Amino acid sequence: MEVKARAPGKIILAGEHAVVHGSTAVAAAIDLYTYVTLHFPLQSAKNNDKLTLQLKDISLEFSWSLDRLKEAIPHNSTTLCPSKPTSCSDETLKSIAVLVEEQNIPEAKIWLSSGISTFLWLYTSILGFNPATVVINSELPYGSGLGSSAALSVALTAALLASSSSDKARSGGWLSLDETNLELLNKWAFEGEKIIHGKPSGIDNTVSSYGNMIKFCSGEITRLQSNMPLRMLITNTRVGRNTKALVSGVSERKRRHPEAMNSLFNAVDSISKELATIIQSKDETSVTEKEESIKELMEMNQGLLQSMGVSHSSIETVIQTTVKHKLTSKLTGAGGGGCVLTLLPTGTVVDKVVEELEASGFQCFTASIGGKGAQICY
Ligand SMILES: Nc1ncnc2c1ncn2[C@@H]1O[C@H](COP(=O)(O)OP(=O)(O)OP(=O)(O)O)[C@@H](O)[C@H]1O
Ligand SMILES: C[C@@](O)(CCO)CC(=O)[O-]
Ligand SMILES: [Mg+2]
Repeated sequence: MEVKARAPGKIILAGEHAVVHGSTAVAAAIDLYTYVTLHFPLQSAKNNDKLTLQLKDISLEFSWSLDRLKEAIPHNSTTLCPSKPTSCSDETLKSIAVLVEEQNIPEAKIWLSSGISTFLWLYTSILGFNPATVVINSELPYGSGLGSSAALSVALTAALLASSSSDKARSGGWLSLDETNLELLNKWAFEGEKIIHGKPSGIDNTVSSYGNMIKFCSGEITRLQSNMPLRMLITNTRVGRNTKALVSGVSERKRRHPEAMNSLFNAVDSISKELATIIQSKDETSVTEKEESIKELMEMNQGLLQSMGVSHSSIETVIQTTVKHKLTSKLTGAGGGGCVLTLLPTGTVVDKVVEELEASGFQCFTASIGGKGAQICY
């Protein structure tokens, strides 16, 4: 039997980091996906005593005997409960870390460890100790601000829940999930994100699960209906960074300067709310005026992110390059490198700015904004 799922990456239009501290943020799905396929062996097959993970796009494979998994991961064979998301305890996470270490991941790819821990936790919590080969393929750059970690958790959970469900109408095409299943998927995926991010707000797994565009504040989700064209250039600085470290850096700064940081978070909250209002507005304001307001809000948000300590010289270079072309940019996701968004007002020709950015070693692309969320295929 085979089950497939896919989940999109995302951009954060406003509010990253502040959203971890209770501010509003606005995010949208993009049309770059992480795909997960589960293959279950026949009882008679020779590999029916193993769990194998293949990361296709980076040509790596990891494998564990089911006996080794059962021995290492604390479990109670009678209480597997896919419909009740639970958190991974510190004790279980330590045991899983040992299982990951035993795989001798190449030093240059050691950043995969947290993703593989998430994989083991979600798999064994939802499907128990059953044999399978899990194939993962991602179109998203890893650790670049486009939500690769959330897309992994969401796509994997969607495939696992789909395979544990009794209701498998074979269709051959991509199917979206109903509200109840989306909510369950999102809760499990959040538990997966916690292993990778430490203290996630939940916005990344939520937008990857639900798709489209959302306003998010302390777990409250408002789906947004955009009433204007919104085009963004995405520039990958190719500077690697890690969301967990950046999020904890902001918390440290908040601990040192609580009042100042809370003022920054309040300002971000206002920016995100105003942005959401503009995007949804059906009033007479022209698209050009709306684009001007969005530009200003992005500029202010970037300034506040810089004050939180999450910008980077590569991000500043992208901003200065795009300013020369009268375009406005801000970092997206956790910052510290990674990807930068540049608003492309109606009629913008991007060739010259892309040429200049790519000449500096950056990678540019446009992605369609606000597409589908998680989907499954039998
Ligand atoms: N397809 C995948 N397979 C295995 N691990 C993955 C995969 N995608 C992401 N990861 C894990 O997620 C980590 C990157 O997550 P991180 O949150 O730092 O960046 P991001 O999600 O791409 O950006 P942001 O959180 O800013 O949107 C990787 O180091 C890896 O451990
Ligand atoms: C930096 C952050 O705000 C967004 C990462 O895409 C972290 C989070 O919200 O979990
Ligand atoms: Mg992430």
